[in-house]
Amino acid sequence: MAGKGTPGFLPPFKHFATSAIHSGQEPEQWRSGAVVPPISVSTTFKQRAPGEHTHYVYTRFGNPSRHILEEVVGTLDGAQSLAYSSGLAALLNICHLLKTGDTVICMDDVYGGTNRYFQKVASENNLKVVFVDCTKPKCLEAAITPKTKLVWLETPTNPTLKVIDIQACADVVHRHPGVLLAVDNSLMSPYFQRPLSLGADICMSSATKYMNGHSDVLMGVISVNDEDLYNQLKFLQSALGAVPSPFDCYMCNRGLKTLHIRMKLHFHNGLAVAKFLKSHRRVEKVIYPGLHCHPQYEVTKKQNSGVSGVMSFYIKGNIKNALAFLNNLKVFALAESLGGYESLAEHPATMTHKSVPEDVREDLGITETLIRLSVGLEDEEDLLADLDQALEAAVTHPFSPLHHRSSSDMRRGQPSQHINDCEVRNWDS
Ligand SMILES: Cc1ncc(COP(=O)(O)O)c(C=O)c1O
Ligand SMILES: N[C@@H](CC[Se]C[C@H](N)C(=O)O)C(=O)O
Repeated sequence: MAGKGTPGFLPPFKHFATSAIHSGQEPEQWRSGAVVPPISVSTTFKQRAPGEHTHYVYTRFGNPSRHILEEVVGTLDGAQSLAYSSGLAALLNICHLLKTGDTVICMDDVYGGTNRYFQKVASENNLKVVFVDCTKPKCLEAAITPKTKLVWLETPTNPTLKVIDIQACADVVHRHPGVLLAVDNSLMSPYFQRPLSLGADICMSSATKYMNGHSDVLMGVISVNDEDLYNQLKFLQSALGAVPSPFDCYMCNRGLKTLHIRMKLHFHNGLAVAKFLKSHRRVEKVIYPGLHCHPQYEVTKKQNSGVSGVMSFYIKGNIKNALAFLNNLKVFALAESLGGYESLAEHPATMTHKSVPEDVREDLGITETLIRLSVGLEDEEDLLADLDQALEAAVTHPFSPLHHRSSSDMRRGQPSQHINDCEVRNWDS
């Protein structure tokens, strides 16, 4: 297996797409010369003599398929990377860097499972966790005490899409030696946001989302650019054991090959949907960092090279209208998760963020009329038409369980269409 410094190892590439496709996967490193990296399923590796091994010992410690994925992610994040069996497993590993009595400062709006882990697990295990609105670096500064050891940001936040100025927070945090700044990059992917280059110490992503991008792998990745921190996390990775399977590593690596193309189209479709919703008479308010009216639009433009397809909006009316909208969608599927090629819609208050205490949800704006979309890669026109008809139906037929029709029922009722629209929007002129 080639590694950094090994003769024949590919040079660093100048551009993201080339790195995503080639880094760490020179075909010459496998005897077969296979262009697609082989999946290595062995859990154990033959040793030359007791304790004298070639490169790998046991798959929990390291595996060729995981190694390739970690190399690619490291190149994309500008760092060294480690892969885990889920995003939450990655968070757990980071928290194992801390000791009893340490304090974590967590952004106030975060994914419901992150909130649940900090409130219900970490707090029960002698870590103190305080939630702070880190869009205001002054509030972060004021919250730091000698016991603070980790600041956890998520930007944009899930589900209210607040954008945090990572550089400004890094400046605050690094005035306090011994405090680590971690950023959850799941909603952006390394294509649009590289937290380590903005001063973060740790970049964590739920690769389940955009990085894999096909809603068929659960995985987390961590990237760091400090050797000591990398070694501590590498030790914890095998000591705690929450590692991904070789097959999932292969799948995620495959997904990364098209990340740059997917992200561009998520941005294109996301912006089109956000603008459409903003001018729709049934919509109260849209939250999308790519819109001028977003409160942190300037920060977004400064630190991100684009925006993903995740947005939230408040539907006019009440919970009945929100649920009716969701039940009338035909192209968008009613499902948790985000970042896949397919468009999804969900109701954070009763789905992804149900575990956040109700009063906290209200304070954060996760109300009964808030709907989150993950805009996928379908045709823009079909997406807008679907949203339009569901918004209209939500008013004329507010939700009642008796009238509920699933989106598959609705799809069955559609006349079939023959589509041949291989249209390229930006022809070279
Ligand atoms: C922003 C964010 N971070 C972390 C996670 C956790 O990732 P996973 O589901 O891969 O454990 C999720 C979703 O689950 C998420 O949306
Ligand atoms: N981060 C995803 C994951 C879905 Se939430 C899954 C489950 N209900 C839980 O509470 O952990 C998202 O859609 O935001």
